[in-house]
Amino acid sequence: MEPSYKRRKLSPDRVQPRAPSDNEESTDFKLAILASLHPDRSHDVLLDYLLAYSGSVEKVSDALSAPAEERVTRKRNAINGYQSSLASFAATKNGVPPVVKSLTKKGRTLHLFSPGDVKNHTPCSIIHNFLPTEVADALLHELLGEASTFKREKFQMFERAVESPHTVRFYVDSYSEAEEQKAQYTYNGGLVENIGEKSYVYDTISGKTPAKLLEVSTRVNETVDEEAQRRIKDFQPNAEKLKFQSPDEWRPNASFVNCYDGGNESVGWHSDHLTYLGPRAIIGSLSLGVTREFRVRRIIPRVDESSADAQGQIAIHLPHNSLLVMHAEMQEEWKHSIAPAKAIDPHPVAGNRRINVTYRMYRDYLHPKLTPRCKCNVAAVLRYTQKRAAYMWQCTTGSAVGQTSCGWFAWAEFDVDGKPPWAKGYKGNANFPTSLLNETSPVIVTSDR
Ligand SMILES: O=C(O)CCC(=O)C(=O)O
Ligand SMILES: [Fe+2]
Repeated sequence: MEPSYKRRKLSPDRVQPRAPSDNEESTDFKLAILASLHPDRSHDVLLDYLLAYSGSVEKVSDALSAPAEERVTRKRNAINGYQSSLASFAATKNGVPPVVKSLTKKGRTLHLFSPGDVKNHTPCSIIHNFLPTEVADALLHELLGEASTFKREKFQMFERAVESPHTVRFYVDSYSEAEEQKAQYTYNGGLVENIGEKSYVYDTISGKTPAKLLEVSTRVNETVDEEAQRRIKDFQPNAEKLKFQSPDEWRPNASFVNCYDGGNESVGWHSDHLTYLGPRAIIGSLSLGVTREFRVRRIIPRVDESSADAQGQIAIHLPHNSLLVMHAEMQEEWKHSIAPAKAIDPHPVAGNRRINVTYRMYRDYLHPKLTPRCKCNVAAVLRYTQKRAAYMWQCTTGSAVGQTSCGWFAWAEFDVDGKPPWAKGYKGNANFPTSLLNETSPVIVTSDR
């Protein structure tokens, strides 16, 4: 049975607000757009230009496309990455989580190589030499064979259609699910989401998970489960999972496979979509082929534009056959990217290419046939606003090529385990919507079930 959504007016004379994420996301959004258009420029250079041109993406883009002598040049300290051993900084003592110090400074990149440093200073853990060598090589061969079917994602930026600076394909674990994804997860030939998060055109890129990718998913499953439990035990107060994090076992059933062909190919700053994963999602990310830098940085609610990069970035080096686990803190509180590389070491099998698989768990209760629809009658996307520490459903179509957004949004209700009201086993949320009632939302979505 389809759920129905009651819209409740809280006050007749309240004015319809704008979606609250617009302001706080704006610099990230602009940087993501610029990173896609100018993948050869570092984040810091783009930020510098953005400040110099008072936040105008179009002016920055025009300036960066102009011959060198016409560009605005601004003095800034040299930005060099540096390598450290951080073993002395943080350690878990008697189950008390370590105080993670901010080790990076604005404009600096801290390079991390060791698993201990990664787990102590980022919301990730890394396992080197994850698969037996022959399994990793067989998977790499399989995916290099698939890579010719990968596509660049397309999204709308102002009046222009823009392409992502790497190729991707989306896989699901059964034929029926693949068919359903094509039917349900698309909109007019393509569901395209915000560049600040990521954009996916499901009907051109989804397929059934190939044999090796599926086989490896079982190993990833076990390891991610163990790592997730360890993370809670070692890093969460009282060894309790985060609010809204699912207590269920993590079972991957879908994956994005990315191919970066050469050092110029990259992916801009983003958090992964929560729409089908739910709050506090966990992702297993396997790297094969050329070693590249996975950059992470905290999302800092900004007082002014200049603090966008106040804590600098951390670069985690991802060699062939390494598994990175992005834990439950990651998507809501941090952003990640694959930075363009000035130089790469070719891999004996993959040449200049890096293949990355992000294994994900799509939740049945977040299937688009169950989730709220916006005024365009399209399944809304789930977003998180750090400023309000709240989730919301929002119209997605604004970034799709040739479409404009209806601007609709509604606060999203979840129980402590991240289940929405229509999910089986929903425990209720006594605090909702009181924490948001004094805010500007006039519309609350509830379910009949
Ligand atoms: O290539 C990677 O390691 C990251 C890819 C990524 O961020 C994504 O698929 O969302
Ligand atoms: Fe991502």
